[in-house]
Amino acid sequence: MTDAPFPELDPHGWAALAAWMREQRWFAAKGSTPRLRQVARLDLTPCDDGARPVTLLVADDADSRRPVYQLALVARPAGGAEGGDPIVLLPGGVLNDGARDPAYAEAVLAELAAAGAELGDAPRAAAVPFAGEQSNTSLVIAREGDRDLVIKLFRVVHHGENPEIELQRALTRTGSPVVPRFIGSLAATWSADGAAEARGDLAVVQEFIGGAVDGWALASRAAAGGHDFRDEARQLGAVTAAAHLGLAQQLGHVASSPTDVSGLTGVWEQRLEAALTVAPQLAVHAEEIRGRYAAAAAAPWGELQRIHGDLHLGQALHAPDGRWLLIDFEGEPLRTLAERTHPEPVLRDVAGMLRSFDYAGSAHGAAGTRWAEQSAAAYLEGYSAASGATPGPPELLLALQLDKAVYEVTYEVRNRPDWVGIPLGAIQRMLRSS
Ligand SMILES: Nc1ncnc2c1ncn2[C@@H]1O[C@H](COP(=O)(O)OP(=O)(O)O)[C@@H](O)[C@H]1O
Ligand SMILES: O=P(O)(O)O[C@H]1O[C@H](CO)[C@@H](O[C@H]2O[C@H](CO)[C@@H](O)[C@H](O)[C@H]2O)[C@H](O)[C@H]1O
Repeated sequence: MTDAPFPELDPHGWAALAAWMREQRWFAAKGSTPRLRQVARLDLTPCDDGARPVTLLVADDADSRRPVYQLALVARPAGGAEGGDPIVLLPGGVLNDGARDPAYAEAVLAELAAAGAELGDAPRAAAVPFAGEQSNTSLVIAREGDRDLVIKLFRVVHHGENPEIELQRALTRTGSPVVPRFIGSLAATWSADGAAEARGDLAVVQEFIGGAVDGWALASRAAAGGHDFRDEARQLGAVTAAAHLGLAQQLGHVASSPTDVSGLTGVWEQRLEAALTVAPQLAVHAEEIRGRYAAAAAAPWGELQRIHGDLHLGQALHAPDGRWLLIDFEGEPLRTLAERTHPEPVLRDVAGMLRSFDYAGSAHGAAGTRWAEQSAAAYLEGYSAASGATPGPPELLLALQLDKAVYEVTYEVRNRPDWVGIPLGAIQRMLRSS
């Protein structure tokens, strides 16, 4: 098989691929078997040892949402030991999972280098899958004498530029170390439904912050032990403000117009309607929530700009040297791409982080509530000190916290029903105290 092109799969091969996919953490239609249709194939640079890395883009016709998945694969001649258990046995060879066969990561880096990405020439170790919890697939590559790298493969691909790439690249350009350094990205075109051609991002390569702890783990430990988190929260506020400043400089800002305000408050209303259908217990608060939204709509919003869009403690990395870095600028997974790329008040990110302190304190009774309030106050202090201003009108901050909690109600009902009491309890408290 050494010189043969990547083989077309027969029906048995496709069935084996479908059976493997349904067991993967990133497969969206849990419990069902995908009906796969190939919509694109990218042959990456073959390796000297005969390995042929290939990316298949496949639509799942069994899923009414018609997702297009990225499959990272490596075809190898039989007999090699690399790549773990094969997914498919081919005539004279095997088809490996590219997340476990280091040839795949090397091929992605070769594509980026050919497109001009600055990778340097430091010797690289074989890629290993990221060990933590995630919804995509990341491959970590240690380097000698240079920063380590991580390749994140987006498993469900979408038409249009991924906001995560656009914003991380913009912030890297500012030179301010508020995000891991962006190095390059890989895109492809496909045609999932006959005529319309789609183009979207497949992977991003960035600096890997070895030994970092995510903010959720750090804050949860502090809340559980009753440890003061105000210094960390203040610094995180300052980093959030620096990220907002960088995004405004790079991607612009506009004065909010009445049309922007009615458009964005309209999105809050829709989210409330959607949450009411999955969480009827929210109905007793609906009128009061709408009242707070109306008060916010009447307040002066100031400028709008691109923001993180789903900022919470789990999106902040605490590096071993004590720095905070923000990650995962993809926006809320339950929002459309158009909503995620629309300019917004920076207060929406601030509100997201305040909600996150509430989550972290929520398991620890009155002491946890106090811990969350003190951390939130310190975060706001850090933000204001770094941005040189108090961030926006209180009516808007309250409405954005309510909107985030309403979103969380829907998110929790769908993903973690046991946790739905956290945002519901917060909504009650916010309404009571305002
Ligand atoms: N550049 C990085 N350096 C170190 N760790 C990272 C980096 N990017 C992400 N991580 C870690 O990987 C986890 C998953 O990353 P994330 O981008 O949220 O993936 P996904 O979108 O697939 O869930 C994060 O929670 C964080 O702990
Ligand atoms: O990290 P994602 O982009 O997948 O964000 C989604 O999942 C988050 C949960 O991991 C969810 O965040 C909510 O739970 C967090 C604790 O696990 C808490 O810190 C956040 O404040 C809370 O919103 C996020 O909303 C969702 O979009």
